[in-house]
Amino acid sequence: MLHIILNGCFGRMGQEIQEEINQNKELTIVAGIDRTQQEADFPVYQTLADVTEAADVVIDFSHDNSVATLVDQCVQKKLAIVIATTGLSENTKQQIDKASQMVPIFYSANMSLGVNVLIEALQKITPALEEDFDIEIVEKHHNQKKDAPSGTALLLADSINAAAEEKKDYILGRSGQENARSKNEIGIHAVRGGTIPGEHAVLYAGKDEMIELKHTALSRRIFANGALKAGEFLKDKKPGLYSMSDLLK
Ligand SMILES: NC(=O)C1=CN([C@@H]2O[C@H](COP(=O)(O)OP(=O)(O)OC[C@H]3O[C@@H](n4cnc5c(N)ncnc54)[C@H](OP(=O)(O)O)[C@@H]3O)[C@@H](O)[C@H]2O)C=CC1
Ligand SMILES: O=C(O)C1=N[C@H](C(=O)O)C[C@H](O)C1
Repeated sequence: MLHIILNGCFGRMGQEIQEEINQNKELTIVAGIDRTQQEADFPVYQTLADVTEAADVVIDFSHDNSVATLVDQCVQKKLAIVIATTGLSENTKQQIDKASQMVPIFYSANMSLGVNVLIEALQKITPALEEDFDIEIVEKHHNQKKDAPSGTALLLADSINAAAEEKKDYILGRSGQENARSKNEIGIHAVRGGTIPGEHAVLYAGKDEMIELKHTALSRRIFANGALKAGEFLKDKKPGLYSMSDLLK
């Protein structure tokens, strides 16, 4: 049985995780954390410091504002943590790196299998295309998403860059009348509307030909499943910073 503390328990992903856990007898939420208090099937607290229940892992889908403190408290309580929140500040990222020397931490901007297989495909094709093709990423999400561009778009760009011989700058959106595209950039474009759970398309545009690879999330369940698998993966792991590539090995 995996005992879980859920941070951001009343958010969209918090609710999705609750639904998934309700269908799995091997998983249980021992406590929730959120900044607003509502009724739930488990005790709810405002910070991890207040939680009295024992747990195997904390799962976090919240906001950058809450992550650095949460990670500190995981170190104090010697708790493993799965962090899925995107839009993290440099300060929070440094905090995560430091804390991962003391507790196991799993971080991924996208918990789906599909996006992580897409990353492998991008890393395979980029070396053959980078000389002659321009690379652009277009991501689409629901109208309530706070961070832009998405964490996944940045992860895809980082993965392309890691495979590319010549490192590329990121251009976040484009406007103006003077500057044509330079060869050495990846354009990243964020679209927001309706209830789109998440779509990421990577375009390689060359002379007279284009290749487009696209991942579409049809629901949030894929992210909930991935985060819960990551929680199980962390059980009994040594301190360290783990990612989807470790889980999929
Ligand atoms: N890695 C992945 O696969 C995925 C990552 N995400 C990421 O997860 C995060 C959450 O997404 P989503 O559930 O849609 O967002 P929501 O805004 O619906 O949920 C976030 C929850 O966290 C709460 N929260 C915000 N700030 C704090 C704080 N300082 N302390 C405690 N709780 C806080 C919010 O409260 P309030 O409502 O009061 O603001 C809300 O209940 C985002 O960063 C998103 O990009 C989402 C899907 C997949
Ligand atoms: O906020 C969301 O909804 C999502 N956020 C993640 C991101 O920023 O990449 C992952 C997924 O696309 C859904």
